Amino acid sequence: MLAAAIAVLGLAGLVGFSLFTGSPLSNIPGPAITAFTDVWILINTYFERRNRYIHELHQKYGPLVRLSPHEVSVSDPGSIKHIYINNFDKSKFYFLFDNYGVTNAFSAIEKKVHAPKRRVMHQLYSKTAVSVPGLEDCIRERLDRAAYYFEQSHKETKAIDILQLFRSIAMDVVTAFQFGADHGTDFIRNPLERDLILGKYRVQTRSWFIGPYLPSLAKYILPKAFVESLMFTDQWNLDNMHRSGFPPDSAAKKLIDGGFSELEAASEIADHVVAGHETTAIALTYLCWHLAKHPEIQERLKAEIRAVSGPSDGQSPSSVLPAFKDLDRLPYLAAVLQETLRLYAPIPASEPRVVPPSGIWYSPSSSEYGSNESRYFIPGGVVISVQPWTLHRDPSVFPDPEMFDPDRWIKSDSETLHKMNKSFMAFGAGIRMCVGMNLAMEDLKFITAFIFCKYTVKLGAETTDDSMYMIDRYSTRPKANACYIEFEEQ
Ligand code: HEM
Repeated sequence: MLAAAIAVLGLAGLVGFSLFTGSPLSNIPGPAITAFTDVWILINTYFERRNRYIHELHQKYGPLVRLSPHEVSVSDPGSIKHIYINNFDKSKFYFLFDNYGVTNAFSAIEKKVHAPKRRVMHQLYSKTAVSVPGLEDCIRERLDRAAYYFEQSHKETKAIDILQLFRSIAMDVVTAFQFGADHGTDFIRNPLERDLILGKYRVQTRSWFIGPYLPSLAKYILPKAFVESLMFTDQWNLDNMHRSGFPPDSAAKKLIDGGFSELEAASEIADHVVAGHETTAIALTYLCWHLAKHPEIQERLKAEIRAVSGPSDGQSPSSVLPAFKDLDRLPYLAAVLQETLRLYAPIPASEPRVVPPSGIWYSPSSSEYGSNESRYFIPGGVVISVQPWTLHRDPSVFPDPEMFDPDRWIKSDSETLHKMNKSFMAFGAGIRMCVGMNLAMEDLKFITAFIFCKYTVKLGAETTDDSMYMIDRYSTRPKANACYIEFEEQ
């Protein structure tokens, strides 16, 4: 109650301040109230409507909309180049992702802080670095452990919670990458430890985003359980890193060798452990759920994967799968994943950046920046963003955008394909785009192939369109925080 009262006062203070100072963005399209106050966008964020609210604004006002006196959203692919390829600094929103009070590559605001971190990380996660037999073996080994759950589901004709299972597999892979193959978690085989740690990661609050906006009030507003869970997972990561002893195959050792201090390495790793398990699990969950509802897509995927699979060696269930380089060539598998990441982007929300001090001119009609015809001036310091949620639903780029259609990535002509790729932002864009993308894609392809080379997936009775409603946050998940799927050997 007290927290709510303080929040309201804080918000009211912001309204007053904005009314007093007026808005430099008053000529930009958007609801009148947003010219004066941040409150409306903060309320929509608090009530978990931000992505859908911004989407509605774009449908109503066009590709440029004002979200507050200090923030705009743009929704045309040209803006990706201008904002993200040109690498505008990040906004203070990313302070939320500091760990141990220490900046990491994800949370770094300024280019000059980010660049040296990214250089080291690029070497860790490049396609060549993740295409090593060691990582492939590591993923196969985790799949062999997970095989038990799929088999049980089949034998008992019982639906299981795949969200928690995929989180376990992805966590066991990403922690092996961070701490060394012999020092990662074993959540797949230890459900008690899994539920304890993943439970801490899942403690949620609607006011999670408030820190950078109301720093002095955050400690009164954020629930104790939320703050404690952050401290718990931070400590858990630090302990894992120290316990591992920095073996040569660990990211931790490579970061230290790359000039990171121990706390900088820990801040980085804590971020990658979250980024690396939740996003991957969310994508896989929506993929299986969607395919359970669409057997025709499932049949095509099964046929493609089974055509390149071989007999099992009798020891390891994953031995049926070909080498990753062969999975990586399968067009329908790639298209199903691309379509999953388009429609169910695990990070569907705005990726906020800051307009450089000189400001920019923008013309929504031509989607051009800096031309003489430009109609709107956006001053330096204004927060500007594109959200994949909207970009991925643009009917002029993705006809019938709500339809899950893998063929759009296979059958479109080269010009259309080029347009679609330019509008695809599931991993972000520019130099700040997801550094873990190659690892994520290897995980996604292996796990998907492993499932569909042996099983048909069916919807569990507990799982409905409502339970799978995508929570509207920076990163999403199903409303029920679970997804029940039955695996039938077929
Ligand atoms: C399906 C899986 C994944 C998705 C959809 C995803 C998505 C994204 C997106 C959208 C961004 C940019 C966010 C922004 O600018 O606001 C990002 C950045 C990042 N991601 Fe991922 N990610 C995935 C997996 C991973 C994995 C497996 C790792 C590491 C193990 C990882 C580590 C990072 C890091 C470190 C950044 C910041 C990069 C930088 O600023 O240089 N992600 N990711």
